[in-house]
Amino acid sequence: MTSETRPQTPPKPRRTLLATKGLVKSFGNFQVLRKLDLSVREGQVYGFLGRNGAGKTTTIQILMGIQRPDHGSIAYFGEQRRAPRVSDKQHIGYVSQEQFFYPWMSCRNLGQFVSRFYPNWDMAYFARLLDLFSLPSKRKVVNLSQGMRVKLALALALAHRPKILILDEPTAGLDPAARREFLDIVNDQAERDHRTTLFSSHIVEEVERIADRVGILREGSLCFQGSPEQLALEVRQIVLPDPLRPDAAQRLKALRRDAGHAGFHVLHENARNGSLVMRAQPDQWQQWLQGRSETQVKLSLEDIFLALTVDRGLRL
Ligand SMILES: Nc1ncnc2c1ncn2[C@@H]1O[C@H](COP(=O)(O)OP(=O)(O)OP(=O)(O)O)[C@@H](O)[C@H]1O
Repeated sequence: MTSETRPQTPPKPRRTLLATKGLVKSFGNFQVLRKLDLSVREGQVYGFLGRNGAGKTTTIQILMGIQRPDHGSIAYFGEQRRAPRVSDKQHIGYVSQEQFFYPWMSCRNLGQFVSRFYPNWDMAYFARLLDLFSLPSKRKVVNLSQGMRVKLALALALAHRPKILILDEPTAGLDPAARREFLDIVNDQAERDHRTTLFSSHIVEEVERIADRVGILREGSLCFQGSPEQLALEVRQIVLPDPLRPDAAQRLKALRRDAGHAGFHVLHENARNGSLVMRAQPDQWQQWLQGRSETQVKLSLEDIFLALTVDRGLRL
């Protein structure tokens, strides 16, 4: 049998390593998470996007067992739980938003200290990571810059070869060069070691650089979860053919009405340039666009993120 006649085996579906179901969390009367369903599959770099205060850290702290959800459950490596067990956490590498280390320890001492918590800790690998990240192993934490501390946190999170790496806005406080360097390291890790990564950020450009799956958090649940390509097929901007004609406002209104009838969700309207940003399934778009004279404008991931998460006053 030649390779052409050999029956093709379908690609193996990727295992879901982490999934939340119906997570609810309130602080007093303020409900931060409202039935959050999120899933991260093996080998993916998942960009967890949300505006300031959307609930990213709360979600990650629940995943790490630092906070308890009011309702809902989490599946760690296929096992349903209310909170992670120590054995689950031993397979998770976690870098929090802020790093708290004993300042008097050197990088190497800190590695020795943390190693006791992880049966899979690989000291030779940790030494290699320090080298790779240009961290002097004998330098004390107190004498490290912010960028070096974040890289040290990443080395500590990786040295036990976790099944999943969870990064909570790790680049906050880094200058553009340090941020770029950090993202490149995360990207290399993901590519070389197929490291599954959940990466939270409110900076769309960061997520765009490294994520192959995106979850967008709005009002306590995900308003989108899928690939950036799928997102660009769902959310598009259309512009009237001649937006400066005096009847543009009526035509825009008619367009909006048509779109509403066709089941589209209008996210933004800009009367100044005669455009609408709308959301629909790709096949709805295909049908709707047939024979129409409006032009489509490709939106950046940042524009799409803003259209989905900001209600009014934005000019897209
Ligand atoms: N312990 C707490 N008590 C009361 N409110 C809290 C507590 N922790 C978080 N919140 C509130 O919950 C909301 C979500 O906070 P969270 O830190 O999860 O958001 P975030 O998406 O990570 O934001 P950022 O991008 O600014 O870090 C915010 O309004 C925050 O003030």
